Amino acid sequence: MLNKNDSSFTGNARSVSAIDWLPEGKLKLLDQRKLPTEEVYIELSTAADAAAAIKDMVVRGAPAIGITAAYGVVLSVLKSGPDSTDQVARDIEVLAASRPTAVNLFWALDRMKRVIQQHESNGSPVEALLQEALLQEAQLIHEQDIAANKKMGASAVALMRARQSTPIRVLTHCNTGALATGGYGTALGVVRRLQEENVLGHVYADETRPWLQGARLTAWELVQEGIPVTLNADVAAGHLMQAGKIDWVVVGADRITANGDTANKIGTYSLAVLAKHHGLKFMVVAPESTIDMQLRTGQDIPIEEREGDEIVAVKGQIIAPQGVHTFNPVFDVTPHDLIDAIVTEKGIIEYPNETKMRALFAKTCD
Ligand SMILES: CSC[C@@H](O)[C@@H](O)C(=O)COP(=O)(O)O
Repeated sequence: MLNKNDSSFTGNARSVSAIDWLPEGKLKLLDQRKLPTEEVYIELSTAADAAAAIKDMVVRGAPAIGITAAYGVVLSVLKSGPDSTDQVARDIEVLAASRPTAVNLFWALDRMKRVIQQHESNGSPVEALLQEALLQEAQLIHEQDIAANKKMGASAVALMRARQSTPIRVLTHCNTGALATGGYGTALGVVRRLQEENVLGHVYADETRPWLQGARLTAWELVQEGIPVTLNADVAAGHLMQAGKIDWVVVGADRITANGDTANKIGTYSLAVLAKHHGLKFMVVAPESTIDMQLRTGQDIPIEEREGDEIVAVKGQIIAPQGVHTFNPVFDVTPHDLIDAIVTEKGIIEYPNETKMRALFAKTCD
């Protein structure tokens, strides 16, 4: 366990780094379960540790899960040593089973598997070369995610400015910032960019029951960065819209299917319906690693259900009677016709549908 003095915070803005590869061959993660009250870092040495960290939500957010899994494969090869193909394959399966909804996990593991296959088909016997190639790939996945976020932030803000006068007021949901990605953020990257361009009217953050990603993480990131943020209970979103305080709802995504349907944190669908009712714009911001052209519609997306204790207790405090039944789906699907724009680093799709998705993302779904 480390403390914040030897952490990766840099400068006054304390640009947060939730995932770091250490030169001694370990993975350092900021334990997001402890925020905002404690800044605790953990160091991982095995792929099983990385899988557990994803499952237990030490690290969460679709791109961050993918990046962690990629480093998990590096840990597997470092730990297993030469002639370890079977063990690495088993570790990759364990990593793939850690969480079901964010497709970035499977996308990142596929990239890592391709490096292994390439190494094998070259007939290269030198294990060190594989380790090096895998580490390079994981670091590339990490760097590309940050670059994608910055590009999406710029093009999303350009779209917003083309559609309305400034300042621009945003409601966001869950945590989509540096903690959920390689750095900078998807939807929260747009908020950062609005602030950089000095056109951010205000940002409201849904608390995001039951895990409270909005209250604990989004509010924390924005406070760290000095961006004024107002936290609201999820159930206040409709009232905020009705009161004319929101221009755009901006969210991230865990999986976007070939027709533009979008799985994101539970509550996102309700926001999209509310936004439509109030004539507000609804934007999804996600890198290409979140696009799943293999699935035709959102009905095909596996929706994770987590334990009911996330609902019946808040920070260990029981808030419901013993014996109550619970239902805890942690994602929902927003149909594409409720979405005004999907912003990716490859381009923007306004009023998404399957034809437009296929035109931008050439892969087909079978
Ligand atoms: C850039 S993050 C986009 C999504 O991953 C985010 O909105 C979200 O739903 C995260 O869910 P979580 O359960 O915290 O992993």
